[in-house]
Amino acid sequence: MLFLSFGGPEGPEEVRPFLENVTRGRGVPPERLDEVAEHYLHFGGVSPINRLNEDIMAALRSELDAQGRDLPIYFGNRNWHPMVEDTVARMADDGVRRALVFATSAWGGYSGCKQYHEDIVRARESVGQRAPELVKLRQFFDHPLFVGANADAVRAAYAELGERAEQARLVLTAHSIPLRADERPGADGRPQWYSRQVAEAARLVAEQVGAESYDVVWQSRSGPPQVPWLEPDICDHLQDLHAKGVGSVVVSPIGFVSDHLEVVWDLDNEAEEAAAGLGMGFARAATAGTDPRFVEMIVELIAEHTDAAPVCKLSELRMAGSTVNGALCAPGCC
Ligand SMILES: CC1=C(CCC(=O)O)c2cc3nc(cc4[nH]c(cc5[nH]c(cc1n2)c(C)c5CCC(=O)O)c(CCC(=O)O)c4C)C(CCC(=O)O)=C3C
Ligand SMILES: [Fe+2]
Repeated sequence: MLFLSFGGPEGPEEVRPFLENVTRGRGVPPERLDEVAEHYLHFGGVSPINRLNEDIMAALRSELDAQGRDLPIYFGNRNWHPMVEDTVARMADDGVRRALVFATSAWGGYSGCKQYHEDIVRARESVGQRAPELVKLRQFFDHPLFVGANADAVRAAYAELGERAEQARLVLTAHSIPLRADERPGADGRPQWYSRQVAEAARLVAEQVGAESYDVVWQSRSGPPQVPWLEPDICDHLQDLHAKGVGSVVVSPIGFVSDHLEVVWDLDNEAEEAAAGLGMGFARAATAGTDPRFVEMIVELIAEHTDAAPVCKLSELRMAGSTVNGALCAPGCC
């Protein structure tokens, strides 16, 4: 299988070239890039994403071994080394003819789905005739193991708040995207594929933890300020909650599969600081990537293809994201 992810810098000198790869042709203003470069430099220019992916792959390796599945795992990224083009070339050298692709995003839409299809197409084109067939696994935002892992993490975060847990508000957050990117009509003729999936995952998590009410908010927006993105932003929302008398929050980064920079900086630093400034209690729930159920989920997604295992999903939203050789998905997905 090919484990396909976003990529991240491994040192200060890699931050700029990495950001240039991410934002090429995307119209992100230079001031925003300076700001994000700063965030990476707070961590010595090393993104947490690579080690997290290595950890997930190591856990996946042992689980596959335990099940007697002789499935080699290759690692490639969209934006930084190991680049997916190089990885797919190596797969071809090794004689791989066909591979399943696990992309580290739960979601449909451009960034979470279509761009991974584009990565697959680009990598195959760069390898040429010898390129293996690449079959992408589906979106998993409503997989019971993904939802279950996030729900348990929310429970643990409530426990962390101690006596402040009683009145704590549950706030689930995902990466903002431009409204226009979210507004393509879906297969059912209704728009907002990405934000509806996020809303659905949030609803399922809230239901499992027994939260009667909760909020879905957005974070880490970029792009020029005059372009509308999904709102409210989490920090604005904390102010709002404070104004309404909410004393503490549990923040669940449902939009991210592991503790990416957006989680360890934008939440653990900026949002936590905003909460502290307002005198609010703040507990951030863990991401799914650290939970053994997340690895189990990947194995189940694989088994859907290798063993015709049943498709486990908790929502009625249609399933998409799985195509061959980077073909586009369901209409409206991406
Ligand atoms: C929906 C979504 C996900 C979740 C789905 C998924 O996981 O795929 C996601 C994940 C991630 N985004 C990441 C990093 C960045 N995203 C950026 C920019 C952007 N993201 C966008 C959307 C998303 N992004 C968008 C619409 C832009 C604007 C530019 C454009 O239209 O494409 C920029 C440029 C600077 C900035 O503008 O912030 C960076 C550096 C990292 C790695 C972090 C690490 O190193 O740990 C990860 C996992
Ligand atoms: Fe898609």
